[in-house]
Amino acid sequence: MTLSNMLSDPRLFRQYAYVDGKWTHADQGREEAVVDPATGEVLGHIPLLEPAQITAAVDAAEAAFVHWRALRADERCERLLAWYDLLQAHREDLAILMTREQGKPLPDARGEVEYGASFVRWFAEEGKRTFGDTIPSHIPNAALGTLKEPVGIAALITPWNFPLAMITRKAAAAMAAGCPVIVKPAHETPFSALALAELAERAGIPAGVFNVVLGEAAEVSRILCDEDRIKALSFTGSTRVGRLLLEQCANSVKRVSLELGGNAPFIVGPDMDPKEAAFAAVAAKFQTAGQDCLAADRILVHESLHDAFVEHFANRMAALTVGNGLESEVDLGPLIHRQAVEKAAAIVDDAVSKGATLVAGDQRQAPGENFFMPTLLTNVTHDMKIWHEESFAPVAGITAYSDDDQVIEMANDTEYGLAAYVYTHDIRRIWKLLRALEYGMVAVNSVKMTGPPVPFGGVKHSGLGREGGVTGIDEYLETKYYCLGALGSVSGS
Ligand SMILES: NC(=O)c1ccc[n+]([C@@H]2O[C@H](COP(=O)([O-])OP(=O)(O)OC[C@H]3O[C@@H](n4cnc5c(N)ncnc54)[C@H](O)[C@@H]3O)[C@@H](O)[C@H]2O)c1
Ligand SMILES: N[C@@H](CC=O)C(=O)O
Repeated sequence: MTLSNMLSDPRLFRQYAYVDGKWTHADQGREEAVVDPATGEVLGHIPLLEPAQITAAVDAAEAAFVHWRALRADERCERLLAWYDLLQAHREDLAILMTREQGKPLPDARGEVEYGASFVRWFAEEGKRTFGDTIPSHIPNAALGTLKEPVGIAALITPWNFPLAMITRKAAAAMAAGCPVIVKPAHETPFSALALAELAERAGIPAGVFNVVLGEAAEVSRILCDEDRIKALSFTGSTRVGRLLLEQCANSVKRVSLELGGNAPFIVGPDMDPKEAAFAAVAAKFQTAGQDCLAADRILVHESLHDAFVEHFANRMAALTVGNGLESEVDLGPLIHRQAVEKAAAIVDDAVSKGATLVAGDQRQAPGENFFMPTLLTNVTHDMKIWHEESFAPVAGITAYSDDDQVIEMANDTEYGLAAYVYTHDIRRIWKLLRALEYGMVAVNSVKMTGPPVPFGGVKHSGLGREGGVTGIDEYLETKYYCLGALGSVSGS
């Protein structure tokens, strides 16, 4: 069935860019097909804008900034809440769009719409709390303080694995702060971004405040990074591309926020029930078919319960259903494209060639060319690719350890530092690991860790800055210090 026929509101399916409140074709007619990763069916086409059209988006955002920043915070809040209400009202259509372009199972897509919308509501409210400070003055007869002001136009470059929430977590923060945004979504998943634009327009977000540009990724990103009028760049994606963009932003000296790759350790203490821990590890590994920056990539299990853990993990994994995300009962959809499948296979081959044991994972069962069957490797060691690279696939690697110091060293043995999981009920061990793990986020006895109130982000090569929470809006604010001098006698100054 065509995508628009599946939607109760077909106008949410847009095959244009969205610039200055207008649906925009490519000037030179260049376009690209967007494919359903589960079936290979072409869902639609998107325009590849010319460089001048990207610059036109900056012109539009520049013009919009004047009025958007001048609104009161509560006026911006109302428009963002209207956007939130529309996201909720259209959540089923948004979930269908997402499952078709990204592949994740429909219940997960519904969850992401809910998750993405929650950032809009959160930042709508946070925009009213961008307080400055009063500073006790060291200068006679002066009043000192700070104001928070919007940084200016923000460029937002986002990945395909969470096509809606990775946009709203940035855009809502920027817009609440008074900044117009130019979104460059991943070319694999543009339709969620364009549906967001359609709903932003209906919510009364003025033209030029929320723009979606599409084009050749390296070319568009280069223009956005070089552009002096863009004051902030927020990127979510791979560490490789993040590094490139950081370099490209050097000339224009912009504010750069980076949410990059993860390679999460999942540590199971000796006191744990192996079944409980194994079920949690399966949940932490296989969401979005392993294509999640929080995926439990290196599962480190105390040697005393290793064998029992592996058995429970393998049984739980065997119960996962792989298939088209539109079908009910499917747990894992396809990978995003064929190259991702090839990368997963190469990671498994590399591990096996270096001594890992392939416990389960028969690719002959895959229901289509973009699917990868859940795979379990044991005896994983640090010379293997699976140890150091994000597999971004449903490949789980288990390693036994003998004591806390060893597991800390193993867990930190990576360039990444996004998230870590710890399963133990021993409070001393919890505290020791919590402090020693070089990660931006540590979840203890919980697979779920994210949400609007949370400062999401990593250390080391996993990124710069934090999104969400009470500090997420700061990425889009400048602090202006003021000194009001010669006031006469100011008591208490
Ligand atoms: N830390 C987080 O919050 C978080 C969240 C989601 C995904 N991720 C990471 O994202 C990665 C997966 O996403 P991906 O494959 O879309 O990442 P990616 O880096 O390939 O692409 C991300 C974005 O950058 C663009 N891009 C790609 N190549 C480019 C280039 N040469 N120059 C400029 N722009 C370019 C893409 O079109 C896309 O919009 C994983 O590493 C994952 O861990 C991190
Ligand atoms: N699951 C993450 C996205 C990473 O890929 C999130 O919650 O932000």
